Amino acid sequence: MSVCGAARCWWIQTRGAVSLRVLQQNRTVCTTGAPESIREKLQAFPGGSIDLQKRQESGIAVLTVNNPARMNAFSGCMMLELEQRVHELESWTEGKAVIVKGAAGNFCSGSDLNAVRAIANPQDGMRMCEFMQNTLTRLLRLPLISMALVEGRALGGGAELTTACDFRLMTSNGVIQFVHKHMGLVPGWGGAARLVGIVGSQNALKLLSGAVKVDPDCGRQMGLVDEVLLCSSGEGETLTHAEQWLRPFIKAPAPVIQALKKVVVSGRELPLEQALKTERNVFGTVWGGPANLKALALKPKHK
Ligand SMILES: CC[C@H](C(=O)O)C(=O)SCCNC(=O)CCNC(=O)[C@H](O)C(C)(C)COP(=O)(O)OP(=O)(O)OC[C@H]1O[C@@H](n2cnc3c(N)ncnc32)[C@H](O)[C@@H]1OP(=O)(O)O
Repeated sequence: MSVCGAARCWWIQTRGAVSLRVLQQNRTVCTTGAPESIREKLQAFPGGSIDLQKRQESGIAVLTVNNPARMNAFSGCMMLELEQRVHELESWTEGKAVIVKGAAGNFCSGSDLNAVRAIANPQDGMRMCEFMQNTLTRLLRLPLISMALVEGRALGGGAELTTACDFRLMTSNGVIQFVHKHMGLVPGWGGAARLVGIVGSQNALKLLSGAVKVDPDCGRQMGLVDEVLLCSSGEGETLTHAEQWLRPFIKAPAPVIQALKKVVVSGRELPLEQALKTERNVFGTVWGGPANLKALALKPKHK
């Protein structure tokens, strides 16, 4: 069965400008957008988990794609769990950032091929595709600074998952590969649209049509990888380095960090007039707020 790459999530087909409020509404609709049948079908493919650890003291969450026996491939249940975890993070008011990683030193090898083979008809493939497209769109729209920590391989849908984060950090053994061509497919989880925005259309076409194995050097050169972590030791140290990389960007109260992400999302996704309106609305939520008043009281000097 061919997992469709042609499916288009209903919200892409929304014509015309959308405000952040409408984006939020889309999110609400997205949580109920998937017909129950696809949820039931995905439920039939167990295995693995999507683990979420929310660290209240730092405001950093760690979301782990955990299916090491299958190189962290997404089972159907893991697709459903990912949506649940994203939904949880959408309302984490103390949150500042989320690190997306794989278990056991590997990132993610895409959909579980056993599940993909079993979702026989194109209609269910389209629905699975749309379900994951909506979920990854919501992941990227989270009011949190997001990072894909790529250790080992990120293949197919796993490569698409890396594009649904604001930043990508890679270890020296990391590889991002859009293997879709080899499977007679195109990305369907939104990876192509996001990749064009990250590396430009020409580099995106090279990576997709060449199924290029993007190593750290290639990724840095193309702008797909934001930092290479040279730590060769275990999972724990790599995560610590990733958290250290985030620190300068989250050094502010959570409401301020969340507001900054919201205005960047609207600037990236909305037509100018809508983006300016959203920026004004978000500005209004922090102007005169606790962080603003505290800063004014301190007579700040930005040396
Ligand atoms: C293309 C888009 C589509 C979508 O959008 O949904 C997809 O993502 S389809 C999946 C695309 N991914 C792949 O094609 C990757 C397939 N796997 C591999 O190429 C290799 O397994 C690799 C390179 C990830 C690792 O190779 P290595 O030799 O180091 O290990 P094994 O191949 O022996 O893998 C260990 C174990 O994991 C199972 N495995 C790996 N990937 C998947 C997967 N995507 N689905 C299901 N199972 C997977 C592999 O079968 C081995 O299990 P075993 O029981 O030992 O055979």
